[in-house]
Amino acid sequence: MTDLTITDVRLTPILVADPPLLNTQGLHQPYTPRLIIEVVTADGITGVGETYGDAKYLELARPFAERLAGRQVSDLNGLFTIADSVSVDASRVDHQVDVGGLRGIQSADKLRLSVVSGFEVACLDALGKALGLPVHALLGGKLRDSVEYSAYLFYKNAEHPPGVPGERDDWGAALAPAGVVAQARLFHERYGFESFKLKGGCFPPDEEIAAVRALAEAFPGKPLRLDPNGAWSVETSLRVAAELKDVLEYLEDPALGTPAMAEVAARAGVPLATNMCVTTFAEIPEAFTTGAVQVVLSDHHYWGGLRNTQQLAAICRTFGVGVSMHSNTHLGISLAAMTHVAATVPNLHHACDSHYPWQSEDVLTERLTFDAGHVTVSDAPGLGVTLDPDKVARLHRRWLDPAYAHLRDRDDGAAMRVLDPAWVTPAVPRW
Ligand SMILES: O=C([O-])C(=O)C[C@H](O)[C@@H](O)C(=O)[O-]
Ligand SMILES: [Mg+2]
Repeated sequence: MTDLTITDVRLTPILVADPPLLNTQGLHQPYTPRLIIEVVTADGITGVGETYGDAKYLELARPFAERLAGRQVSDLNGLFTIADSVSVDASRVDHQVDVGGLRGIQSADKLRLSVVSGFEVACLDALGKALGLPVHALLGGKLRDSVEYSAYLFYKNAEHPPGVPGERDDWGAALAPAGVVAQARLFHERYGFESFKLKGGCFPPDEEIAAVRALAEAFPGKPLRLDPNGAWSVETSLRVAAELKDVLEYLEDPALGTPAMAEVAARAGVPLATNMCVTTFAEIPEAFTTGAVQVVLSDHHYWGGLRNTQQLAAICRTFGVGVSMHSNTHLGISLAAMTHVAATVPNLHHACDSHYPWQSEDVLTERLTFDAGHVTVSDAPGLGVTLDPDKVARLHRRWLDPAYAHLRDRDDGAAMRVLDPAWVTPAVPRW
């Protein structure tokens, strides 16, 4: 009989290369923090998980890990009990939109759930390996053999600011419609993506409308999305919707907050998606009863794991609200986890977001691949990925290096101020 007792938990914070991508708050840092979680059983089976790596998550993950030892990897419900026992420092909770991540307001519960998710994935990976079952089987079984992802287009500088150490990339700059279309073509050529999302909120709306129009011309009939992360007023959102409704699959978080989204949704004539106003179960009733959103972008990291993602999808189904998937910067462990859970969600009718193509570094022995924009659902035991200890160690050494210590917390505004010392995170609505 397999012994599922957890005997060791390893937490390894790392810094991962990230290109100079723009969003409404600023610029991506050259390196972004992630946390790699390893859960080891009495039989020597190791399960891996991944989540945010900023200090506010590490300070919860450490006591969480201590409380995990001696429990069973199969005790997934118990993870939430442990989370409730970990106290969140009041200074970490400001109920403001995060300075790096743009995934709604920061609450104590969301911080806890973001930590639970990494441990849940690690436990599922270990459990799957112990039982010889893929993670999707532990979630009830896959409904599809592959999961479709969309190209996640960003306005982008060619390089990180002068004097800032960072990895070079071969994507080039994208600061106007021609650059955005060139980037989309590269995404299509390299990965076969057939649907395209542009991260907006960076330039005046007319410029972003022009970029989406150019995409529509270059990729006729392909699903397009625009996501300004709540940077627009209701009036601006309605104007953009009127200009683009013939080509948009959905408009993502045009305005900030459920009441503003509800006002836009009532008159936009195009579905609204969100990963900002519905980010917790508590935010669902107001958003769904006011018709504020038509598609919820789930994200197992901050919803509290793969099983909570399934619960979210079931609630969306009940209310006739669509579901798809949001992504922040992540590595292959999370892409594998996203793919397993996405494979089990019946009402997944939109391609999922993933930052993975932007990440030139990973901690796996073998990168996951996109084929015609799809990731194959692995049937190997657990997640079906293998951690490369040398890669983990290298990225951890970077995290330990005092020269990079200022990057241990993601802060897109701070990264932008290196380029433009006068930069302040724009007040919302920005336009
Ligand atoms: O869909 C979204 O809102 C995001 O993916 C938020 C991210 O933080 C993205 O804007 C980024 O990484 O700059
Ligand atoms: Mg979004």
